[in-house]
Amino acid sequence: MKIYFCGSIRGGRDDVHVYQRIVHKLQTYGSVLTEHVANMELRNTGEDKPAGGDQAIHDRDVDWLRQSDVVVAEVTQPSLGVGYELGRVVDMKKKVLCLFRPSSGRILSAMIRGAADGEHFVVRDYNEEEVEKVLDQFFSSLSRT
Ligand SMILES: O=c1[nH]c(=O)n([C@H]2C[C@H](O)[C@@H](COP(=O)(O)O)O2)cc1CO
Repeated sequence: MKIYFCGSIRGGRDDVHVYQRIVHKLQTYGSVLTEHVANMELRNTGEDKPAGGDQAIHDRDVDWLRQSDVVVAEVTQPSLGVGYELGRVVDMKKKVLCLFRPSSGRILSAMIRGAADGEHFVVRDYNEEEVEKVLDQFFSSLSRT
């Protein structure tokens, strides 16, 4: 299974330790195309001068989104890039899980929470300690569909 993980980069790296935990768990289900998002060394400037610059990042990521079987996004730290990825993927009609931590004190954008449709697009409030359990529940629900 190919999994696309979305998490904030230029939007801020405060939650990178949570992304690490999520990607580590996701790797037990399949290959994570975007494991660099959870790299502790990746700072909020983004990937280090890839050939082709930002356009290459964008085109590669949209291509990976198309290839992916499922998308998991940590949406607590607001990120334009993550919002864009989610908007693109809604049109691809893939299964999406958005994870949000209310303990952050933030209120999730209506454009993400309001996109939940009970079928393709799932939004789940969670605490960091239960993240592995929440992912297990989501992936076992996938195998039943
Ligand atoms: O260097 C990058 N590499 C990359 O893959 N992305 C993608 C993956 C992330 O899920 C998302 C983060 O967007 P942003 O940088 O606007 O927070 O965009 C974003 C950047 C920098 O914007």
